[in-house]
Amino acid sequence: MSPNALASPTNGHSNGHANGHTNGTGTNAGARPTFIVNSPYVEYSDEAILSEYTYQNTLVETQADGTLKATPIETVYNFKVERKVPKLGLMMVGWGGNNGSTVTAAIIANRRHLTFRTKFGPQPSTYYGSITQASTVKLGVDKHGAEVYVPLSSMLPMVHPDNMVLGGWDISGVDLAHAMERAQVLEPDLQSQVWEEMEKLKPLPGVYYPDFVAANQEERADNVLKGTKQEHLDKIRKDIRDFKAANGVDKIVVVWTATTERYSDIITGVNDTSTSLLNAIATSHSEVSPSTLYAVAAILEGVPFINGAPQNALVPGVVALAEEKGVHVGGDDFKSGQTKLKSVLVDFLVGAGIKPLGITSYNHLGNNDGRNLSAPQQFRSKEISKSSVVDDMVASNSILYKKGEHPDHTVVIKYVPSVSDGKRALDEYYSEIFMGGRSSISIYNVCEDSLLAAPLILDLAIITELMTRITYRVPAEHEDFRSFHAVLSILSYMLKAPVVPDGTPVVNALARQRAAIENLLRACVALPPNNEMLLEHKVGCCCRVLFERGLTYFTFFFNCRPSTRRLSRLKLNVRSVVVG
Ligand SMILES: NC(=O)c1ccc[n+]([C@@H]2O[C@H](COP(=O)([O-])OP(=O)(O)OC[C@H]3O[C@@H](n4cnc5c(N)ncnc54)[C@H](O)[C@@H]3O)[C@@H](O)[C@H]2O)c1
Ligand SMILES: O=P([O-])([O-])O[C@@H]1[C@@H](O)[C@H](O)[C@@H](O)[C@H](O)[C@@H]1O
Repeated sequence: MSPNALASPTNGHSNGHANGHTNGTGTNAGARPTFIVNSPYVEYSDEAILSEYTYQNTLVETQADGTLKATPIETVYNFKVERKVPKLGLMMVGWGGNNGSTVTAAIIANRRHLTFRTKFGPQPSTYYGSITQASTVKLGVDKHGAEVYVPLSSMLPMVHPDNMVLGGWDISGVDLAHAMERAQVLEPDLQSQVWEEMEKLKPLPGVYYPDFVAANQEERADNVLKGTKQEHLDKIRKDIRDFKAANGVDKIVVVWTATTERYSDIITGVNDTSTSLLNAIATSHSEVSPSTLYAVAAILEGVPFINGAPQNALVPGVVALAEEKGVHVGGDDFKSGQTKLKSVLVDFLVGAGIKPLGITSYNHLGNNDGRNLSAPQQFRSKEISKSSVVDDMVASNSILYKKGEHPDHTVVIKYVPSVSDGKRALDEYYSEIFMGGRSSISIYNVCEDSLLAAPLILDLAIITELMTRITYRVPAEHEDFRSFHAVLSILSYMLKAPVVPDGTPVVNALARQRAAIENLLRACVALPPNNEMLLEHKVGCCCRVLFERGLTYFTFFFNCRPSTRRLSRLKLNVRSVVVG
């Protein structure tokens, strides 16, 4: 095992779910699945899960007189999910940083089920903050109508972080134990328990172009590659191949958790197409950033690349290359704390018909990320990603906002070394309410940067890997199964400024982003979206439906215009209706 890798255990965890449960569609040989879907529209084989899913939408057309015509539309999809969960390598760019060292120590601790001393008493290791490891989804209701929840990770076969093999690059040559100590994130007792294993881990030399990061980063750059950009590209590609061979991993995902760079200028003939970008690297063009170069290396090795920082690593040439090679990419900027809350609060306010007039987001932090962000160009990258997060919610409500109208949105970030990684976020949401009133919601939020970002790194890797095992077809249009679009917009829940395929709406509202993940997982096992209507508890007076085997009809009278009264028959798994 190379010193540049944290190996997965050989202690019998098959393909994840060391915590006892397995996928509803089980991949662990002999393990009892959490659930099986009882439907003629899903088929389980040893190799794959095949589903038929009717995707419903509503087509809205504007009529000549300006009224809208809404037409329900349906498209039948088949989804195929490969059930074999691979041995996954997670290679991080910036492995020796606060996030990289924190996620590495956390995997060691969880894998060994470590408990460590804190001032609050003994603390078991957890993956809290990860939606794949610590969140649940509503599977359905039992025969009494009570809701039944299952781990999100049980919806489809997924990689378990305990089984990941970790590695990566850093321009700082510090080993992972000293990087963990430098980060000042984890409890000393935990650090001491994982120190020996962490000390063996050494980041591979990184690609360092000073022009893209703050000058104050120079002092840590003692582990950098020499030579031309083409030689850097070739070396990073070789690193990926060597990592795969040395660790026997089936797949790799590369996640950028390195320092925030300035934006790259988009220049015709340099980074606007895949050809121009490859040529720009071959000629060491100054405008090719390290993050873009790592992305190109990953894509050329068939490895997905996810950008956890705000800069435009995914320049048009990268996206074009990813599409040509059929390799997934995603980004930008982990949505971990202050912005994550903003994507909930603004959704609540606008959805409640309350008009945010001013959103003022200030934060100070004392880690190296904050130090780098104290430079104007690097701050600008972060300001952009932190500011765009409300655009979709504002645009959704033309009652509150005229076209092009926006709240005053201010982002301030200050570097205050004394608070280290414990970022303080202070926000004011100043809104117009009923009859010209004003509301001010002020928030003080100690959002620990790395303890909130580390679980996102896991989820980004796990969901990205899962997406490489899901293919689809639309039988009415094509027979062959195809991969999802190279740009993974499904990752937006974990990202401040989601990169989406051309022409795709950008969704930032957190609840909608999470629903997209849940409903895709459900569609892959032919389950309908959770519609939250709880109709069975609402119809009639105290009417309650007992869901038992067998078929009967449960009819609804839709209260439509008399001329179009319709009686719609639905076939449901109900035996009887009990009028309570
Ligand atoms: N909550 C969060 O921590 C959070 C949220 C969103 C985004 N981010 C972003 O994640 C990134 C990492 O955050 P962090 O707190 O771990 O920062 P950090 O400064 O502690 O770690 C970044 C690491 O990347 C290394 N590095 C820099 N350039 C490199 C290169 N070209 N190749 C390889 N390594 C390189 C640095 O030496 C450093 O060790 C930052 O860009 C930050 O803006 C963090
Ligand atoms: O996700 P979030 O907490 O809004 O954003 C954070 C910023 O507030 C912080 O200044 C920055 O250092 C982190 O990298 C992260 O981007």
